[in-house]
Parts: sequence; structure tokens; C-alpha cells
Amino acid sequence: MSDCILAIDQGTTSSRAILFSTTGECLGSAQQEFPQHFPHDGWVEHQPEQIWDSVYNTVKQVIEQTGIDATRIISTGITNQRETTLIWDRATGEAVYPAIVWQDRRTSDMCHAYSTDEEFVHYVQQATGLLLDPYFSATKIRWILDNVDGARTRAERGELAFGTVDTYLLWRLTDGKRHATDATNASRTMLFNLHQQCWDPRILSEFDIPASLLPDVLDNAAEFGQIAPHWFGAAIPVQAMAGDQQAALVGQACFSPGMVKSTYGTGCFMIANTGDQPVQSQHRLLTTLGYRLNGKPTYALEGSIFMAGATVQWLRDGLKLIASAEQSEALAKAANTESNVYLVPAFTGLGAPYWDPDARGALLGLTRDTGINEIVAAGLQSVCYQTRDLLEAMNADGLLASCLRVDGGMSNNQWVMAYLADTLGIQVQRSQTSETTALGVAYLAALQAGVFNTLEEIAERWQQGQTFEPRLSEQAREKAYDGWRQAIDRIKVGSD
Ligand SMILES: Nc1ncnc2c1ncn2[C@@H]1O[C@H](COP(=O)(O)OP(=O)(O)O)[C@@H](O)[C@H]1O
Ligand SMILES: O=P(O)(O)OC[C@H](O)CO
Repeated sequence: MSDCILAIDQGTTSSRAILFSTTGECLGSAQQEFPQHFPHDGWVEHQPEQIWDSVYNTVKQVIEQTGIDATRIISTGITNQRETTLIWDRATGEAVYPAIVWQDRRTSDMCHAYSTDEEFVHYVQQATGLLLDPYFSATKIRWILDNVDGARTRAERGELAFGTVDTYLLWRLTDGKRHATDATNASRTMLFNLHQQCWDPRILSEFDIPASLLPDVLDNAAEFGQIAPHWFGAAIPVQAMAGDQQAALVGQACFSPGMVKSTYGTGCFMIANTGDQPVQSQHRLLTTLGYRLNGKPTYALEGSIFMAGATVQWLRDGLKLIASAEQSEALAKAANTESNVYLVPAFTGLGAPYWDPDARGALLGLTRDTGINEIVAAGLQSVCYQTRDLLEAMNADGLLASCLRVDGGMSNNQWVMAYLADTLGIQVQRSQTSETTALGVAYLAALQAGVFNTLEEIAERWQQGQTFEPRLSEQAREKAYDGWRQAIDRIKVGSD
């Protein structure tokens, strides 16, 4: 058996471990869902031990299933749900509070309070590329320090560590030897200065966050440390880390300015490569890092939708209209296409380009003959309309995408992909693998391990799967989208 690379993909609803050959073939994978906790309206938490167990179990499983000895794993890459915030004790490793998930809106009032200082709002946007929103880690860290007994004092004494999920996993895998993150994950905290590529002292001070909490920030391909041998039977180097959406950008080989990908997992995240200069959006998109290699940042514009596959999960687990996510396809196919039902899944507010944390969801346009099929179809359509909202904002910022590369669990739904092409009016290209995120971080680890020397070598390996062409008339497309915009107008609370 030849050498291979381990990718750990710690997502919002499940963790995956995938072993790839050094040329990018999938040799085996294991996946485990873990519980979501919703203690109050707009709150979303994960138990750190459940995240860890799911990662540990899936890595163990993939090694056992494939029969690949851990000594054959030459490198590991970790990719993760971004922004989700953990704080733990440096001595015991114990988290002081559950992980506050990126979708969590509990700091909405805190953000409103900061928003009254226009100069600071402007500074944050210039420095971090982000809008002042509960989505990012900064206000979640502050909330923990302000609300967990003794946390602030312990943080000031240097006893606590903060990390997004990548950092937490690295800490545990290296037995507390490494406290590090990568530049893409750092860029989602709202504490990281994009231009200077370091933690921003002014923002830390405004949020009252001690710098001693923060991890070192490395390139996406770097020496992050070694997995302690007692976990999987060998000391395995960790040589890449990246936020999951940025890993997908690499997995989709979007290496040239103007190339755009959209990943349909729990949420949907559209990212466009903008090259070596940060582009400031005039339409409420985020400026962020695409990747940083050899100290050189490549920037990106991002539109973030909070509810994509999560809407399907709600149809399945909340309303129990479907037994599985896959079943949504058959029901949508059978739906009355003339129905004007709109589901706006603003369960935890609206993300880009509206940024309305207080908006809540709605089901509109019901008639006596609306049935389960129409409601399920409306849920799936909402993901397509929201993607169009993002594409419109990107177009308005001057990024005229002629096609969209897609991946993620929901991209396996043929009906959704066809409706997406209809809604956007451009070609939708599905990559051959839906595991683009894991593949992307495996490629980054392979770069660091010397398997590849350039991004061009990675780009040559990208394989196109099915493509979807728009079929709707311009008039029908615009009519359906107008209905969506009207539905959005009815649920917005904040102004945009
Ligand atoms: N065939 C399908 N149709 C619609 N949604 C799907 C389908 N398959 C998976 N999903 C949705 O995609 C999500 C899982 O995708 P995944 O990329 O694993 O997400 P994550 O990384 O956020 O955990 C789930 O929310 C699920 O509801
Ligand atoms: O878990 P996913 O794949 O929906 O990704 C979550 C994002 O990284 C949140 O910003």
C-alpha cells in the first residue's frame, strides 16, 4: 500500500474522515452526525466532547475500514465549520462553555450596541473585511467572558485558550502542544486584520478580549504539529488547516480571479477569488481570505447564507414532511409548478446580503390546494433564490460570473441543481466529487508534504461532473424571483 493523506472535515452537522491517495483518489471515508442543541430562540450550541468524539471515531473507523496502517498516512489536513467559538482551560483542556455555533444569534443586541459607533463599524469593515454581525467569533468570545463565572479573570491570568474548531481539534490531537489556527479561520473571527495579517489590537481592546487567549496564525499549508501517536497508532504530521469554505475553493481549483464556487451544506457559501488584492464590496458581501500560501494572501469575496441543507433538515426533523433529505427531490418533482408558495428560512435571521439577525422565517402564498410537495419544493427553491441574491450582489460589485461551480451534500439533488441553473440563468457545474472540502484540505496538506509543488498541478486534477443549463424563459425566471424579493420584504426587520 502506498502513502496516503488524511482529511478531517468537521462540519456543522457531521464530521467526516477521508483517506486520499497522494493523487487525490478517495480510498475510504467515515461520517458521523452529532447532536445540535437549541437552548433558546436563536441560540445554537455544540458539545465540544461530541465534536471531538465524532472526529476521533471517524478517523479510527476510516483507518480500520481501509486497513491502512497509520504509519502510511504521510500528512493530515483539518478543515472545519468556521466562526464556531470554543474557550477551554489550558491546563485541563476542559471547555468552559459549549461551542457557540456560527448560526447562533445571541449577541444580536451586543452587535446593535456596537453599531451605534459608526466610526468603529467602519474600522471593523476596513480592517477585517466583515460586517458587525453575531455570525463571527468576536462577540461570541465576549459573551462567554461576560457570562461564564470566572472566565474573564481566568482569561486575564492567561489560563484559557480560544479557538475555532480547527484550533480546538489541533490542541486535542497534539495533546495541548499546539495552539494555532490558519489565516482563513482567523479571518472569520472579526479580530484579524486582513491587510496586516495579524490580530488587530484596537478591535481586541474594543471587544475587551485579552490577546493571551488567541492562537498563532499560520499559512494554510504549514507545519501545525504532530498528532500524538497514542490516538491512531502513529505520529502523523498536521500540515494543512483551512476553513471549510476556503478548502472547497481549493478543492474546486478556483485559483484565478473571477472564479466562483458555491457549497451547499448546512448553509450555502458562495466565494469568488479576487486575487492578491482585497476587494471591498459595495453590496454587503464579505471580504475574506481565499487562502494564504508562503505568506502570500489570496483574497476573496463571500456571500453567506445560513440555511441551505438546514432547511431540508427542518422539513425532515421539524415538520416531518420527509423521511430523508434525498426524498425531498421526489416530492419537489411532483409539486405543482404553478404554485406561488415561498418559504423564507430566516430561522436564525438573514445572512448576506441582508444581514438582518432579527428577521424570522415565513411561509407565504398558501392556498387551499397547497400540499406537502409544494412546501418541500418551496424549501428547496429558497436555497436557489438566496444564491441568486448573492450572485446579484457579486455582479453589482463587478464580478460577472459566467458559470458557478457547486459542491456539498445538497448539490447531489438533481432537482435543486436544475432549478438553480434556471434561477441564476447561468451554467451550474457540479464537480465530480461532492467531497470537495475534504479534497481541498488534502491538496493543501499534499502541497506542504511536497507531493505537489504548485497550485497549477492541483488545478489539472479538477474533474467536472454533471452540468446544468438554464431552461426557463427570462420572463418566468424574473417572475419567480420577484415573488421571492417580495417575500423577503415582508419578513425583514432591520433596514438594508
Ligand atoms: N439529496 C439531498 N437533497 C437535499 N438536501 C440534501 C441532500 N443530501 C444532503 N442534503 C443536505 O445537505 C446537508 C449535508 O451536507 P454536508 O455537505 O454534509 O453539510 P455540512 O458539512 O454542513 O454538515 C444536510 O443539511 C442535508 O439536509
Ligand atoms: O458546516 P458547513 O459546511 O455548512 O459550513 C459552515 C461554515 O463554515 C460557516 O461559516
